[in-house]
Amino acid sequence: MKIALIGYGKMGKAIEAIAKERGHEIVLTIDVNNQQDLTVENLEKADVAIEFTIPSSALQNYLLCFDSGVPVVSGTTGWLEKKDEVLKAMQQKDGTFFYASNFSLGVNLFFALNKKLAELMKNRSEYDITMEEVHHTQKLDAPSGTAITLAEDLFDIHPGKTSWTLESPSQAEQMHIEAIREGQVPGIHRIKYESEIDYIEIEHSAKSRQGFALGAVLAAEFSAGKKGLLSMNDLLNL
Ligand SMILES: NC(=O)C1=CN([C@@H]2O[C@H](COP(=O)(O)OP(=O)(O)OC[C@H]3O[C@@H](n4cnc5c(N)ncnc54)[C@H](O)[C@@H]3O)[C@@H](O)[C@H]2O)C=CC1
Ligand SMILES: O=C(O)C1=N[C@H](C(=O)O)C[C@H](O)C1
Repeated sequence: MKIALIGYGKMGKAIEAIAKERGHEIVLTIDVNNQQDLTVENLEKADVAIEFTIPSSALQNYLLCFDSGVPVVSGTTGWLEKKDEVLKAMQQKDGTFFYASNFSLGVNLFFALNKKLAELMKNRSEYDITMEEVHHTQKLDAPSGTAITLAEDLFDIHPGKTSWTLESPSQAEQMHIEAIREGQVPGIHRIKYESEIDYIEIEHSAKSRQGFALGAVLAAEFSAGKKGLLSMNDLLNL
């Protein structure tokens, strides 16, 4: 495939390496130093765009991709308050948008484990639930997009929690998320159910960005010839 990279930071570089290993061609690389090159004309040279930038840039990048008719695979987090605007634009332009807060197979298995544990624990009110996420010190958003996905999936199943907070919970229905920023940590997520008697904890820890990058490239390959909103559930059939 011909790939346009929008965002050439830690993830853009990791994705470039895996894409080339899998025989793909990078036809456009965009970052803040050459944003003027991000045009519909240039995007049309690509079969797919892979976008990993910052929360404040994602929307404009998606809109340009929809205008170009090029499928966009994005992992950028921290923009979900604009989700309705993104989906409306995608529908109006008959676009293709593959979004995942986390592209790694391991985390998507962890998403499934989180839902199964929430089902097991939904009537065990003696256990309180907390979450922790740990990332490198360059991360701009908190909590992580992965943590928000885990929390929202849990709220859909477990009646005891309905919202999350980074602060100390003021109500029993609030779930505390501890967002820790430390060194160069690629990404750790923990969910703990604790009672007076014991606690049960599940954890996913990324050893590098390889899992995220491989998942994004597989998502790009999967998106070819498809329309609409796509997710890791479509790719992995979990
Ligand atoms: N969904 C997933 O599996 C994963 C998602 N992420 C998310 O991806 C995003 C990027 O992560 P990293 O690559 O680690 O960050 P990074 O800071 O290393 O790279 C982001 C790059 O985007 C560039 N950028 C900013 N605005 C831009 C614009 N308008 N057009 C083009 N480039 C622009 C920055 O200059 C920077 O080089 C974050 O939101 C992070 O949460 C990160 C890892 C995995
Ligand atoms: O910023 C990161 O690095 C990561 N961000 C994503 C998130 O916000 O969930 C995915 C992964 O945890 C790494």
